Amino acid sequence: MATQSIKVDSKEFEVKQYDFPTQQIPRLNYQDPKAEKLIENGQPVILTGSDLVGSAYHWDLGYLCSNLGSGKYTVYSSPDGKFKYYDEKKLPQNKSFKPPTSNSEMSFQDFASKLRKRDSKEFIYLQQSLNDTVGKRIVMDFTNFNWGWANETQKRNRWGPLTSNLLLVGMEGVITPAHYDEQENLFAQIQGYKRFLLFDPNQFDCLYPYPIYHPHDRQSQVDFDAPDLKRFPNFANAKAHEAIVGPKDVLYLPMYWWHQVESLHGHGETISITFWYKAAPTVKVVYPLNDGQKIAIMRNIEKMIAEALNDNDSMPQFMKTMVLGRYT
Ligand SMILES: CCC[C@@H](CC(=O)O)C(=O)C(=O)O
Ligand SMILES: [Zn+2]
Repeated sequence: MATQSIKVDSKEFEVKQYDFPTQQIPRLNYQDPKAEKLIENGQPVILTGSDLVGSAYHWDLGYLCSNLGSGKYTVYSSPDGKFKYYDEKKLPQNKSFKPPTSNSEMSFQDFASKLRKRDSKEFIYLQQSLNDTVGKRIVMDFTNFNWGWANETQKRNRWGPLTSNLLLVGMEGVITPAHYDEQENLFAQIQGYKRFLLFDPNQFDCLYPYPIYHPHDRQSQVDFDAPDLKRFPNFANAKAHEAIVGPKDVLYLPMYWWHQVESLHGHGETISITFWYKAAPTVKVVYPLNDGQKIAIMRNIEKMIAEALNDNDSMPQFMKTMVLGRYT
């Protein structure tokens, strides 16, 4: 895999090189009206100066070991460093599916000692919602997040409720492959550096998500390291937005925007916290529909057809019959 070195604020980063062109995601102060406008328009932006998780800037492995308590945390393990999400609820209807990662529950202390061993045979990635088993100093840090700004941003953009804060602690080199989420995300970086590759929702036809009933629903079928352009020809036209997200940065990651996230080598493990919000309710449908709305419509139609057929194996032929030669 070819790599390229990029410089950000006098820091050097080695990043994997892909064939698609990339443009930079803007970096703006969080109080800049241009930043607020980008968020309002559902465009990604890196916000500086918000101190959204300022009370957690001192979180490192040692501090978390001493203060996260003895609760169990979900730690994923992957042989190749890729952590493609899969929905366990869809396993029963996909008997032949082989999960690409395994996961286990362990104390943060056990996770940290595994990390320190740097057993390079496996990559590990802790992904856990912050819950009430954490120690009181973590609770205090959490309480002291910049909720005033977060709540104001949520209100100004008419987002729905905050659904979860996920704590992410990743080994250098872990990768979350390209996928989209159905929630708005304020992604706060505490330690280490993550390279984000984002794709506009209008690139849906370049990224070929798995069928809706598949455990990898919302994930791209394209292997960025070895794209199969016979099966996925339009991937050749993909265009990315790129950013290196470092400590104290907050990336606004709009709903339906595809993203691949790489924890970069040479800067230690990465610690991040997500703030996921339900979408703003559609008060009045305005035409032409935006790309996110079209994705929502496609998902609803796929769900309806899968339900009506009640036989996922007959879905591919049904969809071909409906589209090939008629809408192609
Ligand atoms: C489980 C969430 C992983 C995260 C990407 C990353 O930091 O590796 C992401 O996809 C998101 O925040 O939406
Ligand atoms: Zn995501």
